[in-house]
Amino acid sequence: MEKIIIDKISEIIDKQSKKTLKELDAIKRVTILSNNVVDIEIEIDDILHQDHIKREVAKIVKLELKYPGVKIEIKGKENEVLSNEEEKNKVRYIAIASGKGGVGKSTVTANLANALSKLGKKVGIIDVDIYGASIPFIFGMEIKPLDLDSKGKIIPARYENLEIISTEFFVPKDKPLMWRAPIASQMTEMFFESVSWQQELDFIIIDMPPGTGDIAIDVRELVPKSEMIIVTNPNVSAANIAVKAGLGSRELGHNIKGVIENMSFYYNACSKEKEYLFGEGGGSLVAEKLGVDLLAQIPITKPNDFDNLYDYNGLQGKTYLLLAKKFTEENNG
Ligand SMILES: Nc1ncnc2c1ncn2[C@@H]1O[C@H](COP(=O)(O)OP(=O)(O)OP(=O)(O)O)[C@@H](O)[C@H]1O
Repeated sequence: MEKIIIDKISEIIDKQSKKTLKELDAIKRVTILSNNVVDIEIEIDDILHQDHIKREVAKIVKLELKYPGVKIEIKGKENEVLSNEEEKNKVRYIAIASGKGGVGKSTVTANLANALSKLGKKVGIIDVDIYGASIPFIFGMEIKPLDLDSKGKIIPARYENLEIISTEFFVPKDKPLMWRAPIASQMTEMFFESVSWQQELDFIIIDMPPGTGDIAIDVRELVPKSEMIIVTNPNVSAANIAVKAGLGSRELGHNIKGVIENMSFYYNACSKEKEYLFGEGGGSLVAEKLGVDLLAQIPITKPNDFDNLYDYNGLQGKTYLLLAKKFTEENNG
């Protein structure tokens, strides 16, 4: 049985040397444990692409060969491995997800990131809503190709103090993106592994695609410690889809932090009444079904004309600031 696993994973190609694990003599141990979990040790010097190798091994063992679990230990140049891991561990990753499109996931991503930045935090945004990337538009940014640093890593675009990476910077203007899943997957991986953040970041906010597809699986593998916020609108049918997305994400191993209800109500300044244009109760329904907190309810208001950011005098802006404060206080212990 071990031989089948060894044969399959031997063909994985190390991205740096362009050689297979077999050619590199990298597979040091493959043992099937009593609970059918596969224990694998790989020795390789390419620290940059270790996560890629781990994912490829996990795909073969779990998805192709259907083993219930896999433990992968990758050994390399010890000190370099440590610094790579240390870098990832310092940042707090928050993925913003939804069941349906159009509920305001990207608006929440941008405004939460902006509020954290206004509180003095160093924040990056990774827009992995590959087919519907909208983060650069929300910030009203000029779309132009991004530069690379001396090591060939991508230098993110900048909006004030925020650093932003999105597929929008990689495709010609007004061209639809029609990539097959493996290309989208490679792009996602590149956004997590090959970006040269220019500041020591406190937070990376990830704009996820709606639902729980391949990219959600990739993100879970790339940043296992990422937290997730589910965005819904108050409409009960949208909320039911958000519950499914939340349960699916949890099944993939994502740690669901809470729910944000967007477009909760419209405040009618004439009648001084709240009008519930999309119904009521969606956010609390999702929070209850997932057993997490309803973190915020964000009213309906037209964002700024120039960009889709809310200013901090209005109710939305204040709500985002409060939410951001909650996150920074958690960081300060
Ligand atoms: N609270 C709000 N009040 C008024 N308009 C809003 C609010 N939140 C978002 N919008 C608007 O709703 C539209 C959809 O928002 P957004 O693009 O953030 O949704 P999304 O969930 O990211 O969609 P997709 O998954 O399709 O990218 C945008 O035009 C945005 O400006």
